[in-house]
Amino acid sequence: MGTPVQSYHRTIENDHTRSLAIEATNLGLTYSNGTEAVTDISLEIPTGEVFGFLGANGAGKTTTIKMLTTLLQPTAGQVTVNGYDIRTESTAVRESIGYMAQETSIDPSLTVRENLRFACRAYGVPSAERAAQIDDLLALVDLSAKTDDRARTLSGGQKKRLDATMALVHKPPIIFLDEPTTGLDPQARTRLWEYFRTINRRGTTIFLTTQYLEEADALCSDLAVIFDGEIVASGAPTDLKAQVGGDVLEITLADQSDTAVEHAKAVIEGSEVMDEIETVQPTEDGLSVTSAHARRIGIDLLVGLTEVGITITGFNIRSPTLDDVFLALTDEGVSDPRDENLRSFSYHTKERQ
Ligand SMILES: Nc1ncnc2c1ncn2[C@@H]1O[C@H](COP(=O)(O)OP(=O)(O)OP(=O)(O)O)[C@@H](O)[C@H]1O
Repeated sequence: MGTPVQSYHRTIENDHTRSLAIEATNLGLTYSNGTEAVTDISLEIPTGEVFGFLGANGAGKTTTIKMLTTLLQPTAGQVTVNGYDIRTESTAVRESIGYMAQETSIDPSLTVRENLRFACRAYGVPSAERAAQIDDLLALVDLSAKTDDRARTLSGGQKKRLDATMALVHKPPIIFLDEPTTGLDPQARTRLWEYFRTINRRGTTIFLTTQYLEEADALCSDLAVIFDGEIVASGAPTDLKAQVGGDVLEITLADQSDTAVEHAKAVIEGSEVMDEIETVQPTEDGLSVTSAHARRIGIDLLVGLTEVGITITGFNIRSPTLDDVFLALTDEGVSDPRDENLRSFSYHTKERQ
């Protein structure tokens, strides 16, 4: 039988003695309608880490997080969270984690403080400690001035911050964040990242799902890329970005015919800076070029193209995205990164049973 957790303080003490916050082995879930949402996922996440679970819509991120938080029973595999088995010690798992779901858990008709009081009651925080804990968390996420405001009057970013604190009232050693910044503007997103960093510095392990490589890069020490229910790559964000080959130059051409795009591609491939370029790929409206020195060589490329009479109508340099990672995982940029022609770096493949 499972080990009962005496109190939320006890849970935290226990965690200090454990080196792995999450350990999943051959985890799988097939929904009752036959959808194989997660297949054979294995993870080892050390205590204190910010771990990123990166994937597109429908990849299986939420299904995985729901298994790790005991909301769904896996159909295959084993998982321990904080050392507790999710099947046989689910109460202990639930008491030792916080979970910020994609859907907000805030009651818009209650004030900010009332929402947090509700969360304290739900998580069994001793009443004598509630007021101090609420004040501390509101200060942490800069919402002290909003304490008595109705939650419905908060901005999108403020609501997300409140939602995150509601998952933290019982001081869990691990917090699960399911796409916490989706729908936020860049400024609100960056601000939320700062709070997550602070929470992590206070000792909380973070398991974060995201569709944004930029977010994983900003926050995570380690990440796994999930595609169609399977982990297809893992490693440090810098390794994944290196796989992409650096930043991405997007060049929009006035003439977007196949011949014109091929001509522009040939000009770039014949240029002096080609040895600093990782890939040159046709896009919908021109070409994309990846290079570790994209910002430096960009102007050279523009000048070179213009000199041979090619008209450029748009030019943009950006950080790589998840799509770029998928593109780089397959030399040809096909949509399924499990296909053949894979590059070797940390690419995981398995035999399907
Ligand atoms: N309750 C369910 N019953 C059947 N299939 C489901 C159920 N929930 C999710 N799925 C399917 O399982 C797969 C994985 O879904 P999941 O929600 O885990 O993906 P996700 O990576 O979290 O996506 P998103 O970024 O859109 O939230 C999808 O094909 C989805 O349609």
